Amino acid sequence: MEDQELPYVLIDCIGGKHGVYEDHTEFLKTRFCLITMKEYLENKKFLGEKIRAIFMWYHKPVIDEELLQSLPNLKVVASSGVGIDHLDLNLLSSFGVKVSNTPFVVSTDTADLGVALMLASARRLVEGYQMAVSPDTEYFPADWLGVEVSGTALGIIGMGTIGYKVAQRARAFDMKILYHNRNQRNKEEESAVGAIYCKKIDDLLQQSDFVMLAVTLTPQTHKLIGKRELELMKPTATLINISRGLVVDQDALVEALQNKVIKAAALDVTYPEPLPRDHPLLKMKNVTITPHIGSATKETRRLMMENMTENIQAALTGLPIPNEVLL
Ligand SMILES: O=CC(=O)O
Repeated sequence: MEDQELPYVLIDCIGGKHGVYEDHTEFLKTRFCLITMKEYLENKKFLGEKIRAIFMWYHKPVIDEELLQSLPNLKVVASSGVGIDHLDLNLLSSFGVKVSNTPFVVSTDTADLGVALMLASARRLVEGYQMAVSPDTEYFPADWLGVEVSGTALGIIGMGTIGYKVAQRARAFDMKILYHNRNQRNKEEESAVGAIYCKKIDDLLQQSDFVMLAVTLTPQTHKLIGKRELELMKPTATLINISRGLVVDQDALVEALQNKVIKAAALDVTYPEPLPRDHPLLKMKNVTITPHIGSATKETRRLMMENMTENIQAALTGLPIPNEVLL
C-alpha cells in the first residue's frame, strides 16, 4: 500500500486479461492508491472504508450489491469505453454512486474499425490472406471475387459519435449514406456528411448495401436486428456490427447467412465473447470476425485511462464529472 494521502481506488488487477495495463500504472499510482481486488478481499474491513472509486477496466471488477454494501465511501465508478450495459445504473444510483464512461476518446478508433471490417469483408481480405500464405490452396481462382465498396450505399443505424465518424470516412469512398436514429434526427451533422435520414429502419435496411450497427445496447435495441430485419436487407448486403452482440439475434443471423438471405457479416462483437469454438459463425467464409477490438490501439487505451482518471478526480473533488453517465 502507498501514500495515505492519495484516494484509494479499487481495480480488478494489474496485467493479465482484464487488468490495468502495467505501463499505465506509473501514471495511475501518482494519482491514486491502487487497491487490487485480491488486496481488498484480504483486508476487506479496513480497505472497504477507504475505497472511494472503482477504476473499472473492461467490465472488471464485477459490481454487485454485496460489493457496494462493503464500500460505504464509494463515490464513483469510472468505466472504460462507451457501453455501460454491464452496469446496473439503478443499483449504483440507489447507493449514491456516480458513473462515468469515456465515449469521445473511443469513437475514432471504433469508426476506423467499422470501416476496416466493411472493406475486409467486401474484399475478402481474410480469405485472400489465407490463399496467399497457404501453399495447398489454389492461388486466386478466377471466380474468386469480392464486391466493390466505393459508390455503394451504407446504412448507419445509430448516428452517435461513432456512427458520425463512420459517415465521415464513408464519404471518402463516395458512398451514399443513409442513417436511422431511434430518437433524434441531427440535421446539422446530417448535412455535414451528406447523409439521408430514414425515419423507418425498414427503409434503410431495404436500400443499403452495407448496414453498420453503431447503437448502444439498451432494452430498446436488444435484438433490434432479427429475422424480419435480415429478410428486409438485400441478398447482396453485408451486416457490420461494431456495437454489441446482443443488438443482433445471432441465431437468426446464422440462419440468414446459411440461407443466403444476406451476403455476409462482419462482426467485432458477438454473444458470448468469445464464441464457443464450434460456433457456426466461426466456420463461415462469409463472416469476418474480430475479438471486440474497437478501441484497441495503444493511443486510445492510454486516452481512456487518462479520461477515467479525470472523471474520478472530478467526482472526488466535487467538480462536474466530464463524462458522467446519467440515469
Ligand atoms: O465496446 C467497447 C466500448 O463500449 O467502448
